Amino acid sequence: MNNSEVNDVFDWWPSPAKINLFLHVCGRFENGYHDLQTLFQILDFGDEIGFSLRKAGLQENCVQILDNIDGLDPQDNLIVKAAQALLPYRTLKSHSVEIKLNKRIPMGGGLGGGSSNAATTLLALNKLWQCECDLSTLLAIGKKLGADVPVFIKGQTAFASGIGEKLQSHSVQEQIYLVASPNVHVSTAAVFTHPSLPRQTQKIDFAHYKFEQTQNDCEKLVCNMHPEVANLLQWLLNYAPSRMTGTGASVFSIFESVSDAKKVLKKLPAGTKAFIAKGLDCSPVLQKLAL
Ligand SMILES: C[C@@](CO)(OP(=O)(O)O)[C@H](O)COP(=O)(O)OP(=O)(O)OC[C@H]1O[C@@H](n2ccc(N)nc2=O)[C@H](O)[C@@H]1O
Ligand SMILES: Nc1ncnc2c1ncn2[C@@H]1O[C@H](COP(=O)(O)OP(=O)(O)O)[C@@H](O)[C@H]1O
Repeated sequence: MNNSEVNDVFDWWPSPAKINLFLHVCGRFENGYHDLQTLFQILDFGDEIGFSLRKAGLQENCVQILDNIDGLDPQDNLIVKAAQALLPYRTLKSHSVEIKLNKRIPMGGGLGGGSSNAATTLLALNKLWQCECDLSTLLAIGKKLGADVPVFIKGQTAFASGIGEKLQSHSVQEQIYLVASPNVHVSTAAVFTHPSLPRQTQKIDFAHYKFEQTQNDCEKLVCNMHPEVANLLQWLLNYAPSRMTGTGASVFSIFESVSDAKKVLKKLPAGTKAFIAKGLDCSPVLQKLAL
């Protein structure tokens, strides 16, 4: 291999986590997907994804992930799926890509890690491969990869409706979140197909949103299915307003300061995975794109 044709430097991009400050299930569409209302809060905590373009040494049109996730076929990794979806749009036709992943977001925890990884991949490779896809094209590609991908592509804390793709940016008062993940995996599909899921919450007017007047409609069902989630949530409620995010299993508590959050973090039952994060109005990916 000719060394001059290889760029060994990885360009590292952030891939933030999110929480759902509330999640209302307001109905069901004919395709089985649910009509939701939610507030996606982007966090300053997340994964990092490194991209290295290759002119030689890899098969043309090749997308290779070097740090795959244990137990996940690389072809099922949303990073690989997102990169492959962008291949036809490259203007740098001969370039393949190697990808590294520094995974920090707990998986399957309602923190949007997979969707965020897909969105970061689309935004980063759109730039690195000089695809020149506009925002609406990226949103259309993203929506096919997952209902949560569009919010990470737009990169703004936002109210969402429909399946989660109709977005309305919203600035949330700066808050600190303690996010804790019980050691259970909740399947999003299992929650949404469960007969006991409430599906008739009245739609709210986003202009009049108040945290205390909302809820997560999946919380009770998931707590019944997984006592670990119920116990952790009950424990956190002793210290601060707390709620489950997405379809679980992670839960969050809201604090005014990092020091208040740290006091509770230290007391968490032994072995509980947790992190502290600040809410952001704007994704760090947009800041990187602006550079
Ligand atoms: C409901 C949320 C709230 O953030 O849950 P979390 O995944 O974050 O826990 C998300 O919108 C999930 O988004 P995402 O995980 O990308 O969903 P997808 O892969 O598109 O769909 C997973 C499964 O959830 C169901 N689903 C998803 C979104 C929706 N509005 N209605 C649904 O019924 C579908 O049955 C689908 O088979
Ligand atoms: N890059 C990725 N990061 C995390 N999960 C991924 C990724 N690619 C595919 N997945 C799959 O998506 C599932 C949901 O992951 P994740 O997005 O972290 O959770 P959630 O949808 O609950 O927020 C995982 O269990 C995994 O099988």
